[in-house]
Amino acid sequence: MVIDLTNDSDSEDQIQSQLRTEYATHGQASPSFTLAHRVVSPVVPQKRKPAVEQIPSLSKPTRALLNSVSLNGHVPSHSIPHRVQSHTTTTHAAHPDRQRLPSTPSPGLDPTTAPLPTVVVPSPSRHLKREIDRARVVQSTPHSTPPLSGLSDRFFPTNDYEKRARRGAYPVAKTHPVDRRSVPLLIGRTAPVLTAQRPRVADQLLRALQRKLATIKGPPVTFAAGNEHLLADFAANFEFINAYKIRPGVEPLKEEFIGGCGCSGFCDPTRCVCLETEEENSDRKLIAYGGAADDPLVLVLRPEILHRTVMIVECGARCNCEKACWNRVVQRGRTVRLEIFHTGERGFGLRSPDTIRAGQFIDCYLGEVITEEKADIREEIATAQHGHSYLFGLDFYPPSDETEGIYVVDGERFGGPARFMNHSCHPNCRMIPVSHTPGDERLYDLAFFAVRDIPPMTELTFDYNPGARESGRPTKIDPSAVRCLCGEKNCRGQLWPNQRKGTK
Ligand SMILES: C[S@@+](CC[C@H](N)C(=O)[O-])C[C@H]1O[C@@H](n2cnc3c(N)ncnc32)[C@H](O)[C@@H]1O
Repeated sequence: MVIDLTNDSDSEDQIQSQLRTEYATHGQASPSFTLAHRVVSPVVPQKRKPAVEQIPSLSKPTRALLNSVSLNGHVPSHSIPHRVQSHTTTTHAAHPDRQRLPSTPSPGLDPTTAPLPTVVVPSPSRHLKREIDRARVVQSTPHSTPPLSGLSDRFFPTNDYEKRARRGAYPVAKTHPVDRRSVPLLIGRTAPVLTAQRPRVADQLLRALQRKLATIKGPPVTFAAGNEHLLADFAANFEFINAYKIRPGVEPLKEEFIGGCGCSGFCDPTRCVCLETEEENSDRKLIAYGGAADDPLVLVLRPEILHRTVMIVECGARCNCEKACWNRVVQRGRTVRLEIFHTGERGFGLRSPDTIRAGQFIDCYLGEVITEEKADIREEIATAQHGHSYLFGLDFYPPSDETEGIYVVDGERFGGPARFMNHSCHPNCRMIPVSHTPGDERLYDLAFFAVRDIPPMTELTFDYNPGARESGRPTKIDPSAVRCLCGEKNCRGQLWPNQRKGTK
């Protein structure tokens, strides 16, 4: 008898009716058959089960299939795991009669002697085939193979290559055993790494300052030897500049409004329109510079100008005269060397290793140019923080518009060496306003000139409040003002009443 489960021959009804006919022939009530495997399971010998259960990894459907295929051994060998097959063979050996049975016997009346129905099992689905194959792989794995851990060299041979590559890339140094008893213990000596040439902080700051000093244009500006330890605060918070830093709110006059002379070559003092007149209703031009007595090539401020409150107007970018014109002195820059040194109670000061002639230009006061409004805020902060003031008002001309205010130069964070000049009630320098942008009354240079010959290494000073001296009246001491420590006989006792230097 053939039970075809493959669906590719007779239908279920046909098979069932065929079976019924055959059972009827043998005079036995026909059992009811369906195509499901479990229908034939009642006749599956129980002893065959364990053979299937030896493969724990198999899923239910696979086991069901194996159960069914072990019924009579008529399952294609390729679809059965080896172990199952061999077991099946053993089973057949236990029932030699069955081996002799034709492949399609009819069921007998006696279940022990009657031939069992042959079941044609349908081809397993792709999923089942995969599971069977997997079971075969597990079975065929030799027993010596370590349990699968997910890191098998068999499936990931790169592991070995990687190990070898790593060994090549990072070769392990050959170790030489050290007899530690033979290593002398040197107490008191530091390891070389700790004594390596690492510059001290003070030296590093000095170098930082020297780098900054080197950025200043003109003859060298140095820092006095021996004062290095005082540099820490200073070098960290200050930058040297070579021109004003114009800040928001400050507007230099537009170029088209700036005047200039039409002189060719060197300016003619009688004609040059840049020169101011000596007095208001006079035609006499104010000639600011002349040759020094000992060297006519060195241009110095003429003595009559030195003690007057005037604005010097130099020829500028819009002038036709040559760059070497005698009326261009301040704009050509500093010609003397300078040195910053520590004065003691008055902080840092400025001096020159050169002899400076009376009337000789020294340097300009530089800094950030800010509005008066901002200067007021900065002044309050500076007074609260350290009491030093680096504000210098550009107030030579009163503002044309009251709301406009003046511009102020702040030399605290950015400045030139002149920012270190201290106050003296008997100064050797004077600040004179100098413009080379005729027409711009709000923005000009704050230029320092020597008022007498100054020997080398003498501190350079100027009067922070020249108006007080010129008025001739004794100064009313303001208890909140900074005390003057200039030590001169005519000392007024205070620097200025309102903390801010002015142009006049
Ligand atoms: C423009 S700074 C001069 C440089 C300053 N000594 C420094 O170390 O940066 C002005 C400040 O120097 C100090 N100073 C200048 N001349 C002084 C004097 N004659 N007496 C006392 N302090 C003075 C004041 O603190 C003043 O606010």
